[in-house]
Amino acid sequence: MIPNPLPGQPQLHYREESLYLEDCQLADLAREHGTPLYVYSSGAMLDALAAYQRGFAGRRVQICYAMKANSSLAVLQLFAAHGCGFDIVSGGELARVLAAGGDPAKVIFSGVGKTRTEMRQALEAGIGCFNVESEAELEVLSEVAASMGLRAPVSIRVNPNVDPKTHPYISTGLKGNKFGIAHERTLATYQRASSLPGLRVVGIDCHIGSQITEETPFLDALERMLDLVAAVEAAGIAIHHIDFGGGLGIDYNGDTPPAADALWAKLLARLDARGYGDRQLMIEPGRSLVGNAGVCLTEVLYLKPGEQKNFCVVDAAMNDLPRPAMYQAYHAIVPLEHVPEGRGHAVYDVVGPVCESGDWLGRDRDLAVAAGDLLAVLSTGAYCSAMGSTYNSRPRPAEVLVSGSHAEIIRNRESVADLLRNERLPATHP
Ligand SMILES: Cc1ncc(COP(=O)(O)O)c(C=O)c1O
Ligand SMILES: N[C@@H](CCCC[NH3+])C(=O)O
Repeated sequence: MIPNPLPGQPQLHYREESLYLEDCQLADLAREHGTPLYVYSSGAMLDALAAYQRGFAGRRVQICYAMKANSSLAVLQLFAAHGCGFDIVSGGELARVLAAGGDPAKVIFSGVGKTRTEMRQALEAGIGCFNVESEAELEVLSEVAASMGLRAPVSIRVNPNVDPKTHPYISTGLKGNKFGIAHERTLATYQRASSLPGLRVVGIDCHIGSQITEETPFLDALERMLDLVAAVEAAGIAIHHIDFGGGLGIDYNGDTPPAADALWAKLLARLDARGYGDRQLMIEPGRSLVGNAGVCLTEVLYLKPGEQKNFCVVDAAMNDLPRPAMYQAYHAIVPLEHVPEGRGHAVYDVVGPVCESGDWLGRDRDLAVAAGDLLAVLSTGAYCSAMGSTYNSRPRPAEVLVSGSHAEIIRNRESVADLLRNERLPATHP
């Protein structure tokens, strides 16, 4: 029996045995636009944002949406219109923010491998802050900014060596991770930054990982970061803003992360207790703003019973939705429409058409399906379409944004001609 409302996704529910996102019937959208199809709920995104805004009521805070989670222009436009800035990690993401009408002054630039070109583009655009991740990067950024007659605003991203207790691929704040500056090197790095001609120190930053479902790692990282703020300021370098990064998890499969407002009430109480409550704050949430706002719709192509396994072959694959293949991630899979009485159940691996054994969307799922049925893969608003590729020369799916009963295409389905557009056969054929 499928629970109603479905776990994790507040705007998703069955009405007369047909699945709706807000007031839009998903089977209709799948038939109109084809599958695979991503559908996002603007209401769910705004509700998730509102939980953060409640948590920070009365504080000086800039919410910078970590757009790597879902960088559709329409999603960026929605968050920009509700006051968000953006956490970017590439020149491509900067271009998207500008195309979506985002305010460059509210942009922070993270990432361990910013190129000189990207630094120049970001300085030209007038972004709010570079979150610098190494001493070598500091030197290069100073050189680039000075050559433009500018001083780049910088935060140092510190690595607090806190275990976020998440998947190892998405843990970023441990000593063995490539991110940030070891907290023992933080003071020396700030001293170097404040001596460089092309830099202006404005803040401190930390991000310990993603899909974090406990509050302790956030509290530990906060304490460590505040120790560093105290040490850096004692050395005469002012820290104007404190950036706590992102990382709050969502409910994929009965996960119980703290609610954003409850978590922030706790973190802010600690901040107050240590005398930093009136600082300018920044946060960089990604997944918790969009993950449970999206579904990926797919059609069952074939059922393939086997001796050891039954396979349900669908038309979405690891290139469209890579999280299961990459992290063995769980996404619930449910039917879009009423299942006829008497149809048999079986346990299936739900797999895509890509030629890899790792191409699966769900394992050991109890389903009553037939070829031609439509299914929804849930909690796919974050790091799904955004991590998609065209592997096996599969054009990227279309995307739709819904708001109430209004549904609008925000990305056209790519065509095979689109895939061929940037390639050339060499003139000199061997
Ligand atoms: C620097 C930085 N900030 C913010 C985020 C957003 O993380 P999440 O989507 O887990 O909130 C990430 C991704 O983990 C990141 O690398
Ligand atoms: N791509 C990861 C999250 C990465 C976070 C980026 N630092 C996921 O799907 O869970």
